[in-house]
Amino acid sequence: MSDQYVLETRNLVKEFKGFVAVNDVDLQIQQGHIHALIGPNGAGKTTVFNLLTKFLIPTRGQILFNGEDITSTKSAQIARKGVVRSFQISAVFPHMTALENIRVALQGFEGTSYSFWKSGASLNRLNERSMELLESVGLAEYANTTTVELAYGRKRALELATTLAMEPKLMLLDEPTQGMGAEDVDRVVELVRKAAKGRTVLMVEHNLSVVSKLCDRITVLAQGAVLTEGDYESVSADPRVREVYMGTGASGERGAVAEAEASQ
Ligand SMILES: Nc1ncnc2c1ncn2[C@@H]1O[C@H](COP(=O)(O)OP(=O)(O)OP(=O)(O)O)[C@@H](O)[C@H]1O
Repeated sequence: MSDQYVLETRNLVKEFKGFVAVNDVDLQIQQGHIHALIGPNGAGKTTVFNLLTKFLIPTRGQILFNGEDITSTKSAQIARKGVVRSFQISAVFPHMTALENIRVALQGFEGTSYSFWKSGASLNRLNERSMELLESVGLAEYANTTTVELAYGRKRALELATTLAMEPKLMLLDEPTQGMGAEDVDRVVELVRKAAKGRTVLMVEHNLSVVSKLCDRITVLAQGAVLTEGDYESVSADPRVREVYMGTGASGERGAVAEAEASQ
């Protein structure tokens, strides 16, 4: 039955010196969905992400990608299989141009030797593909701009393009709109929507308005465990979800459900 899911976790547990940060989490991410992982501060979202991308080793449980057990597969290998993480862990070099950054990402992905890339034809192919990727995130006119000079939202768009260079099947987005003003948030929502076509996306996102606009399905974590799961409508109407958000006392999240609703 697991074949219908791109990603699945079974009884996933992570303990830190006896503290249970992730408690028996069963996730099921359906092919083609944009799936959000939400929950108040300390709920275990980042830890789950780190388990999925092999930054952390689970204490117990299983992770399956397209039905294959990848619990013990290393980070670089799962990237090759198409599980790629973007955002937060910045993959861009500040003193390279946008185009150079994409080229480096493509070269890393192709893993081809320097001598191959030296040949004129392959360099042209690399440049063409780099420009396509820049265009896909609306950065074509910034190809020769040094990354450090790009506005914050554009840097994030560039990060997304370096992720797309790896041809992900499942994209893991860690707070794609973190630290952004409203205008950049809208731009990133559109970028993610576009980038998600033909792929599956799992995202951690604090901005529930973004979640409501983008996501097909939402898993709510609280105290390391799955509290509930469903579409935005059902999850936001669940009194237990309101309770955990209201109860956090975190200024960024207090009343977040209500705020997201107000912005609809
Ligand atoms: N390396 C670690 N050692 C010990 N405890 C940890 C470690 N990493 C996370 N924790 C604890 O695990 C719990 C879950 O943390 P996690 O960062 O996964 O939550 P989160 O939902 O991502 O929160 P936030 O929204 O604040 O980023 C927290 O109580 C945190 O203190």
